[in-house]
Amino acid sequence: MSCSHGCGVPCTVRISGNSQHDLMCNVQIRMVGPALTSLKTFSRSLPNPSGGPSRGVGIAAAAAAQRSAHDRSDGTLAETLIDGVTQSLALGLSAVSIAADSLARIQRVVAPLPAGFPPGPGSEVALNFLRSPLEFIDSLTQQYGSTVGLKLGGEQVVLTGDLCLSRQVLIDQADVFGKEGTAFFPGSSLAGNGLLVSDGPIWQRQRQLSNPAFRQRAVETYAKAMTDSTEAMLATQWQHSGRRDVYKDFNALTLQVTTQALFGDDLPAAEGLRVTGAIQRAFEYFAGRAALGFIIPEWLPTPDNLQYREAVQQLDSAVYSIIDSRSAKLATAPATGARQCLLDQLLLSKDEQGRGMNRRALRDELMTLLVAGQETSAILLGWACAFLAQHPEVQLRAVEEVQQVAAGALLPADVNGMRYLQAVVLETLRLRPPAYIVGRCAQRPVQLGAFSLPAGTTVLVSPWVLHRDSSVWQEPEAFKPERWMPLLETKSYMSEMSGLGSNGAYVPFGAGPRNCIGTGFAMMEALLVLAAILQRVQLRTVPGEGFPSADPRITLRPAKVPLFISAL
Ligand code: HEM
Repeated sequence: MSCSHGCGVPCTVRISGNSQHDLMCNVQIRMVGPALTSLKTFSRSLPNPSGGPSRGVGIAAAAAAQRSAHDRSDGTLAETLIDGVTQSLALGLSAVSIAADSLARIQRVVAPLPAGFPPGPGSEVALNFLRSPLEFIDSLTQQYGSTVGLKLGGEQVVLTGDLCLSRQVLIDQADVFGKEGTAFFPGSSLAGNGLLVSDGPIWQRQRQLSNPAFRQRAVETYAKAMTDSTEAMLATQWQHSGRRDVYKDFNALTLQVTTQALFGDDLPAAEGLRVTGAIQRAFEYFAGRAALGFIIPEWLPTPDNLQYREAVQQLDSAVYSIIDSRSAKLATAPATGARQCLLDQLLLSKDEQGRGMNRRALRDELMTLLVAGQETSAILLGWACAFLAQHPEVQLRAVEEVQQVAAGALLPADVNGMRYLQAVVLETLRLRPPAYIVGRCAQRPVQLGAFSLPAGTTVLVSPWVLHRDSSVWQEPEAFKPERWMPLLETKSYMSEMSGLGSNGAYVPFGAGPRNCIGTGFAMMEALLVLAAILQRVQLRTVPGEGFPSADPRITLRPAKVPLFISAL
């Protein structure tokens, strides 16, 4: 017997004429409904959170506290006072909003998918998704096509790898498909309200102020951090032949590159160690949360959360002291050209009114750049080396090219002459896009192609699916850097990063206004690091080890990349 209330749950047990289900529905509609509405209204009246495991309601109060301090404060004392008061309020408010969140979630889990939604499995599929995201995405698209309607963790979700619909979401209607309200968002006190999660005018201003730090000229000044750190790795850990998990090494390397590019190389050694130590601890925790799909709110005082909070506090104190000493230094002796680190660029950037970022905004952006730029780059390097080792003929051709272009120390301009290596990187990003899904939320009811989506629908655009579309890619599963060569004969590799690429199905760095601000940085880093490695080292597969398996969480990381390295 099916429900007459439209909640979609089959009724089985009858109690004196009424089914138990009728009873539950009545309780839900008569009592929970109004309570839910008022709690939801209350939650909505709070400033919108910067993200969270569900629609973010669970951490609304904490994030609201954070944001109100962020928006209003200019100085340390004001920030501290506002933080203190708002954080105490936050704990109380969070309990209320998490209750609202749970009720809303239960209601959404039992509700059917809206009419007009794309076809897909009708029941909740969060477990299948968490267990094996790539296989699950593949099986869904095989069964239902490139656009699928889902119920995921109680959220109404559309997954798409359709060329036109992806373009609509990321570019043509970027104003309708915003970040605000997106489900499964890795919001965290670590990255605060930085570029990755903020929206609307705050995002717009921060992006405008951050753009100069990522122009090509600026990126070239960070190249020294990339080549120096790689040299150091080659001269120490990679000095001797042997088997290594190169993915582990690349995580340390990209952390070194990012901190050095952000803060400059005159950071006192002790300060540098303090920062990297705190980042590593915070990142470990962050990865643990990601593995659980961010279901445990960050503000709950679990042992993990308390340790994490301590790591973030240590990181904050180190970063604030770097910000202060760097701005004092800039005031007396302005750094120029190659001496400027990314923090200098951010400190010097001003809006039309001549105002820059306040300390909190600076801190949030620096942390966001660490979060967004470190792991993704390590993932790209890990997969690229795995492909190079698996395809010795590709590696040989890349080595010959690198030796031809630069026999000695590498300069940023050298990468322009390494077209085959560029093709290797583009092909790696196609087959193993570190960001394999990117999320948006419909800010109002909207027509997505033939489908009608209610406001609040989360849309997950999948580079993983787009990059394997057999209508645009020949032999989509094959690693073939050659496929890129005709394009690279006439265009720069960066041209592939505009729009959805030249064939409309290539988005490793996203697309539209919210595309990756660090694209040029990441490409320069990958090319310089790989070129330096290929100048000196041969990469081989380890007998008995297959191609590295993926361990997809928020990003498409390899579980490990064991390779045999030996001097050329
Ligand atoms: C291989 C390396 C990288 C990949 C694959 C990658 C991928 C992406 C993607 C797909 C997005 C868009 C997300 C969305 O649409 O929701 C993004 C955004 C972003 N990335 Fe990257 N990224 C990489 C490296 C970096 C680096 C090195 C930095 C900084 C140093 C960085 C900073 C950011 C920031 C701040 C955003 C948010 C931009 C905004 O919304 O305005 N990324 N990245």
